[in-house]
Amino acid sequence: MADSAQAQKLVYLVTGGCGFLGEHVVRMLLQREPRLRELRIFDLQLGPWLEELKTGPVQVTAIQGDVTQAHEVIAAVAGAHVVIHAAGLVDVFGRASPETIHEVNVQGTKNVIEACVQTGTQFLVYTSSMEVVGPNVKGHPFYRGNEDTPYEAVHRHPYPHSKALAEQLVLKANGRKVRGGLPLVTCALRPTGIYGEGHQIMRDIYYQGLRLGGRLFRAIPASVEHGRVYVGNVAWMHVLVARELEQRAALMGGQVYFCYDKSPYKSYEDFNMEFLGPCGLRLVGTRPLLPYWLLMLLAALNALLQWLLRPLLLYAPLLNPYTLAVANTTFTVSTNKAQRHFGYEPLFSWEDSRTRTIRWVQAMDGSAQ
Ligand SMILES: NC(=O)c1ccc[n+]([C@@H]2O[C@H](COP(=O)([O-])OP(=O)(O)OC[C@H]3O[C@@H](n4cnc5c(N)ncnc54)[C@H](O)[C@@H]3O)[C@@H](O)[C@H]2O)c1
Ligand SMILES: C[C@@H](CO)CCC[C@@H](C)[C@H]1CC[C@H]2[C@@H]3[C@H](O)C=C4C[C@@H](O)CC[C@]4(C)[C@H]3CC[C@]12C
Repeated sequence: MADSAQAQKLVYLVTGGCGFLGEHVVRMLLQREPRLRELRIFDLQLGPWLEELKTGPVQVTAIQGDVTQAHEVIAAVAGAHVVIHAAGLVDVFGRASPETIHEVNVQGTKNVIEACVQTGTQFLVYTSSMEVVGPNVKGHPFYRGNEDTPYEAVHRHPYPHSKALAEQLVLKANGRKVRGGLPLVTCALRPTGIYGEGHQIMRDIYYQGLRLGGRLFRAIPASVEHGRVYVGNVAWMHVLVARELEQRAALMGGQVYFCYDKSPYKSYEDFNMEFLGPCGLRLVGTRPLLPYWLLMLLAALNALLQWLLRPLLLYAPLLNPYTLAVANTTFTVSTNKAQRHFGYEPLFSWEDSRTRTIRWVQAMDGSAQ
């Protein structure tokens, strides 16, 4: 696929191409995949920024569509060489119903797989999540583990449950014959908590800090490590995997890869301060200001309020029993599988990732809180 006869011949489809990660994948493909002829961007909601991409040498096709609608997915996939399936309903705050999360993340992924099989698309990259592994409901730490580290993955929350089911479907589909008789080659990328330009939760926490007079209050012990990875490096991994999947099908087909880079191991809150600190926020306390049992009580109260208020309004604060458990359980990865299998090295150093993220936070309108 890499020889010059193939120059500018390839058609890629990115589902969820207008989301936080999807936009970075789209821009990275346009910058770093010279063999691209057409880039299709499929999303429920199309971003206005797509317009500026349409003037370049690659044909950019924006498709407004829903992954739960099989016929829309088939139409978008037909004729594509590679599908990067990043669309998903990312909800750990109780905004969407468990049924909707399942429909988008599981049925949507089934539709993408079946569309590849029916139309003859041979290469499928799935954006999975660290959450398919853990943290589990028992709060077991996963300390700098890799893809082979034994861990009891038990999910009760609809989001990780749906991501785990979808990942299994994708991996099981590896080797299925697609239209024309060739085998489908699939693999799954598992980012830890992604950060960088466009990260909505970082934006929310920044505005929360501004509302609190430039302060955030430590809730989680500094010793709890939470895995984070820069969005540009996650996008780069997607581009590389997509590129290498044909040449290294036997090695990479049916495999999972954690997404990693040189971001430091820190607690969720301390890590955020790497960016929010230079933007004027301060994290108050060297230890959690509230005892853990009280935080759990508050989280449970939030869950109760969400349930009580549901007929009237959507109450979905950051703190709930699930987010507290995730933030309070060590989950970090240390692996070089992506480097060994397809030569991945992070494109952005930690210093670059940090600077880019700080610039993005600084550019936010402080009055928009
Ligand atoms: N943000 C993280 O920290 C993180 C970490 C690990 C994995 N992931 C995974 O990465 C992927 C992208 O996440 P993100 O953080 O960019 O989220 P996001 O919400 O910003 O992007 C998801 C995109 O999918 C689209 N989408 C949702 N439902 C759709 C549907 N029915 N049909 C078509 N498009 C639909 C949305 O409109 C959105 O543009 C997801 O699959 C998520 O599970 C995210
Ligand atoms: C207890 C609060 C005090 O400051 C902090 C709450 C923070 C939580 C809202 C976030 C802590 C960890 C985050 C998750 C993690 O980074 C990985 C994820 C995987 C991905 O697939 C989806 C997003 C997320 C679940 C992410 C969501 C927000 C946190 C729970």
